[in-house]
Amino acid sequence: SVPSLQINPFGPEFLADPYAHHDLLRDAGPVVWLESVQAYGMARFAEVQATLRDHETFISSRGVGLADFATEEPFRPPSLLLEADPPIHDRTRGLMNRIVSLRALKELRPKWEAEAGTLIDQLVGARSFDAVGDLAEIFPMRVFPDTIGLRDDGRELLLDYASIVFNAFGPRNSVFHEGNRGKEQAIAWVADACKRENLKPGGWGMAVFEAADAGECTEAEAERLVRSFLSAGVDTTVNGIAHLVLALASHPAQFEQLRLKPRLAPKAFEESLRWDPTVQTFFRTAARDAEVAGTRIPEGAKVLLFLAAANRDPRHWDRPEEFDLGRQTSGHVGFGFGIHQCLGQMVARLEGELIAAALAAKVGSIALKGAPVRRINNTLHAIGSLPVEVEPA
Ligand code: HEM
Ligand SMILES: CC(C)Cc1ccc(C(=O)O)cc1
Repeated sequence: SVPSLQINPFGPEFLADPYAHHDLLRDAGPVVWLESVQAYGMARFAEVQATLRDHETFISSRGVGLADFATEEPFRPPSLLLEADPPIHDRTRGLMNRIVSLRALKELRPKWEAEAGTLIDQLVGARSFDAVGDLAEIFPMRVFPDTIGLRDDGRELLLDYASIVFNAFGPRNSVFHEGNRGKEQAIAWVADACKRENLKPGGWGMAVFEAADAGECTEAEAERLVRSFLSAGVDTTVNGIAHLVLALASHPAQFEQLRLKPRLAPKAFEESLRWDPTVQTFFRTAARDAEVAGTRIPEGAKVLLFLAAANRDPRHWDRPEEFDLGRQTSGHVGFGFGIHQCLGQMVARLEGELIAAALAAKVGSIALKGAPVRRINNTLHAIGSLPVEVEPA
């Protein structure tokens, strides 16, 4: 029978230090029963990847959080990407892939590179700073909202909205309720910001409405697709960059490697995502009775996928605990896997690479000035503040 665990993956002690609990989850078996959330759990690389690959058995349209949309009202109208299955997902993802194209990223690179350089120059001048408030929360906000063509007012509400969205994938626990307190305005602001009349010409948001004009989706679908950009496009990169800096500051020898070989900048971001994924977990729902690694999973069951545990599974990686810029990172599940693999992965990679490259070129050494202060969230591994000190190159 399936091993039953008492561990609560959305409890305060787990969320404060998930890595302390991953061995237990992985070693208990390929599939475990999580009593606390009444869901199956998979923490080994093989099963996580296989479940994400089998999108017909383990579906997204019943929600990728704990709530089963077949029996519960979603907390917001479901995403037409994240919470959609084929054939709808084929159409919406195809439309968005044409907007978030490599050509579009290529055109953005010089401007984003200049922004990264200016910001890191300022921070080197300051010597000591908070890598979250002065860097990780600043750079994405300087480049991404303008790329979407977002209205100028209220952009500071984007992070509030994202923390609501990411908490909502978990149970309605105190993290969810505390995290939502006083953020109602953010939900209203985002709904408004997605309207055609509030989007600037030339941005990715307006491009979605132009796809609607071309008959690729309805106006209503376009509004919701733009919402996807705002839900997933900022808080993820903010914490991806924060964890990149934490990894580099915690591993001086690796930072030295990066400075000696600046072409390792993309790898630095990728390995930081493998080693400490910003998105730690999310769910799938069994669309029919299934069997994984000899365990029966009944139709309607929720399956919690531990991406971070899979990315450090010794059955798949050697020296998984090590942050190593020399390693082959391909195949890590920090951006998911399969048809829902991150739409914005190239956006995130560009942002991460540019910050890593600017640090490599302008910073001689970087050191933690104090312990990172965690920002607890049901889904994201987030940092509230990260005091660092740098020496110029
Ligand atoms: C470090 C940064 C990021 C990380 C770690 C990340 C992680 C992920 C993961 C794990 C998934 C898969 C979810 C699933 O399979 O259910 C995903 C999907 C998605 N991401 Fe990202 N993401 C990041 C940045 C971005 C950015 C910048 C954007 C916006 C441009 C974005 C937009 C999306 C969308 C729309 C989906 C749903 C795709 C689909 O269902 O087809 N993400 N992301
Ligand atoms: C890791 C994912 C759960 C991040 C995410 C959130 C929201 C959306 C959306 O489409 O609203 C897409 C992706």
